[in-house]
Amino acid sequence: AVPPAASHSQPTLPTKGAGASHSQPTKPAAPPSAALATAPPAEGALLAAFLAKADPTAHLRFPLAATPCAHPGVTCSGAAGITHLVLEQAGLNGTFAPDTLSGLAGLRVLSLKSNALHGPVPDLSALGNLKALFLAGNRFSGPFPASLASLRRLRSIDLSGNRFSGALPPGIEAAFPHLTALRLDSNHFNGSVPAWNQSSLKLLNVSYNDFSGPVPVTASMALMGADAFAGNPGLCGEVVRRECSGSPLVFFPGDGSSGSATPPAQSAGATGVGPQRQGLPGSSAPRAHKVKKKTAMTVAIALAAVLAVLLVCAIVAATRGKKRRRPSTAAYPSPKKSAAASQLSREMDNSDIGYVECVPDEEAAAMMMPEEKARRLGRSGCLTFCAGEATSYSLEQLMRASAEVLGRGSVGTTYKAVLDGRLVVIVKRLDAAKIGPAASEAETFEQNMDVIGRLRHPNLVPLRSFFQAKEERLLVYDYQPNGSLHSLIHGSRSSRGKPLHWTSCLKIAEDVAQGLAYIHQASRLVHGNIKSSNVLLGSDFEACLTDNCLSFLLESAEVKDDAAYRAPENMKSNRRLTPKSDVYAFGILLLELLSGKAPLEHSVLAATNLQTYALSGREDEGVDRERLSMIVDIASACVRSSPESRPTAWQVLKMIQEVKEADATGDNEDGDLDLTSDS
Ligand SMILES: Nc1ncnc2c1ncn2[C@@H]1O[C@H](COP(=O)(O)OP(=O)(O)OP(=O)(O)O)[C@@H](O)[C@H]1O
Repeated sequence: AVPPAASHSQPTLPTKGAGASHSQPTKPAAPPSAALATAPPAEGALLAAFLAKADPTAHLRFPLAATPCAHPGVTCSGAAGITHLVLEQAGLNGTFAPDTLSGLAGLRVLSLKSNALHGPVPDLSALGNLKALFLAGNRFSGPFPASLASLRRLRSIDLSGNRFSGALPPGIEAAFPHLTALRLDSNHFNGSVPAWNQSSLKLLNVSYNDFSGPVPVTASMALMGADAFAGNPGLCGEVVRRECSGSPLVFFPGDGSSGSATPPAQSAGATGVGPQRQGLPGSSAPRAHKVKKKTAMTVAIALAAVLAVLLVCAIVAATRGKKRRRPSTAAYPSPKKSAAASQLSREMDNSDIGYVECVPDEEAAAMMMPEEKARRLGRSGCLTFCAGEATSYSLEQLMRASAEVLGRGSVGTTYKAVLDGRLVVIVKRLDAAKIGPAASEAETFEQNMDVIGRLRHPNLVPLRSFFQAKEERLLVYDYQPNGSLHSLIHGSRSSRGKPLHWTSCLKIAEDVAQGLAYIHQASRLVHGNIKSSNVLLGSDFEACLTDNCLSFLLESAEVKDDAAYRAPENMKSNRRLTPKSDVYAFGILLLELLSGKAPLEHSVLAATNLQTYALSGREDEGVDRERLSMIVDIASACVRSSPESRPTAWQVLKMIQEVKEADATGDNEDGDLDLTSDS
C-alpha cells in the first residue's frame, strides 16, 4: 500500500514524560533538576557508540562520554542513569547499531522520531523498563522488531512512517498488557491484524499497510473506527464495513448440509446463500453420490500420495531402528476412574499413535508431496501447528505427557496433558465411530482443521495443533484454568448454583458475543455447539468459546442432552446449521446466565414470560432493573422462532455493549435498544 502524503499530518504520539515537542529538536526530556543527575560513565560511552553510527556526520556534536546528562534530550535520574533519550528531528541519518542503547537499562522513554535512520531496529530486549518507544518518521526497514515482545512495560509504541514489512509476530497481541497507544501506520506490514483487546488501548492505527483478512472483533478495536484500518485494501469485516467475501473453506465438495441429510440445493435455498459460503457442513449421506468425479480423482491422488509417504516414512523409521511403542490392549479408560494422571499414550489406548509412522524423513516427504505440505509435516513430526505458529512440542512429547481424562463429549474424549512437566494442554481425541466418514477423510479433515486453526481471538480457545494418521485424530488446545461457565452457573452437585453477579453476566455475555461475531465474520463459519459447557474461563476469567466449528465432524446432527440450545429450524428438519442457529443458542445461553437456571427448551419458550423467568431469582442490589430487562430483551430477540428475524451476532454484540456502556455511565436516557431484525 502506498501511504498517502498526508498520513504524517496525523498527530503523532506525544513523547509522554519527555516534555519534548515534535518541532523542538532534541529538547531536554525532563525538568531541569533531573539534568543534575549523572549517568554511569559506561552509559556515556554507549550513547557515543550509538551516535557514531546514527550520526555519522557528527551533526549533533554531543560531549557525550563525560557528561551525557547535560545534553539536551537526555534525562538522567539518580541510580537509574539515563531514563529518557529524546533525539527528535536531530538529523540522524545513519543506522541504529546493536549493543548500544540496549545497554541503557534504566531507559523509560526512547524517541528517535523524525530522523532519517535506516536499516533494521536491533535487539532491544534488555530495555526492561522501557515504557514508550517512538521511532516514527524514519526509514527503518525489516520485520517488526520481535525483541519488543519481551518488553512487558511498553505502553506506547509508534513505528509509523517507516519501511517495516512482513507479518507481525504471532502472539504479539498479548505481549503488551498495558498498551495504550500503538501506531504501525504507513509501513509495509502484511498478514492479518492481531486481535488486540487491552482495555487500556486508546489509540491504534494500522492504516496504510498491506494487512488483509478480517479485522478482529474486540471491544478495544471496535472503538477505533474505520480510519485506523484505512489503506489496507485486503481488510474486511464489520469494523471496516467491507464484507469478507469468499470462504476459505473447502469442505465436502458439493455438500451444503451441516450434520444433515437435507439435499444441498434445499439447504442453500432455505437461506439464500450458496453452500460454500456458509457453515461447516457435515454429511450423513453417502459421499459417492455427492463428490464430483474430478474431486474424487484429486482426493484419490492425494490419498495415494499420503499412503506413499506413510510407506516411505515407515521404511525410513524401520531402517533407523526406531522402536515402535507396543499397542496397549486396555479398554477405554472410564472418566471417573482415570483421575490419576498416566501417560497420554497409555490413556489413549491406541496403537496407531504409537507407530509414529509419520515421523517423516523430510526429503522423502518432499519427493511425494507438495512442498508446503511436506514442510509442515516435516516440521513437527506430523503434528501440524496452526496459524503459522512455531512448533513448540513434538508428537512424541505429547505421547509421553502425563494425562487425565476430563470427559467424553460429542466427538470424542478430552484429556488434560502435561508435557515435560510444564506445558499443560488439552487433547481432544476424536472418536472414529462418532465422526462422519466424509469429515474423517484425510484431505478434508486437514483442510478444515487448517481453517479452524486460523481462528485467533481473545474469546476463543485456540486450536494450536492437530494430528491425523489412519483412524487416529487429535486436536490440541490451550488449557483454560478456570473451568466452564456451566460449572460456574450451576455449581457442582453438592453446591447449588445461583445466578452470577450482574457485572459478571454482562462481561461474560460481551466476551462470548465477541468470540461468536468473530467466528461469523472471520471466515463465515458457524460455531455449531454454543452451550455453557463450551464456554471456558481463561486465566483472567475472560470467557472463551471452545469446540469452535467442530459440528462438521458429527456423523448426524443429533445432539442428545443439549437439545435446548438447538434452534427450532434444526430440531426436526435437519436443516443445516447457520449463523442464526448460533444466535439462537446464544439467546438460550444468555437466559441461562441471567436466570441461573437450566437452559430453556424451545417447546416451553413461547409460553414463558422471559422477563419473569430470567429475573425472578436474581437478588441484585443497586442494579438498575431496566438494564437487566434490556439484556432479557436481547435474549428474546435471539430466540425468535424465525431465523430471519433474529439479530446477527454483530448486532447482538453492539446491543450488549450499549447496555454495558449505559451501565458504566449510569445513563438512563438511552435505554431503548433497536431490536428490529434489520437494525
Ligand atoms: N481447553 C480446555 N481447558 C480446560 N478444560 C477443558 C478444555 N476443553 C474442554 N475442557 C473440559 O473438558 C471436559 C470435557 O469436554 P468435552 O468437550 O469433551 O465435552 P463437552 O463439552 O461436555 O461436550 P461437547 O463435545 O458436546 O462439547 C469439560 O468439562 C470441559 O470443561
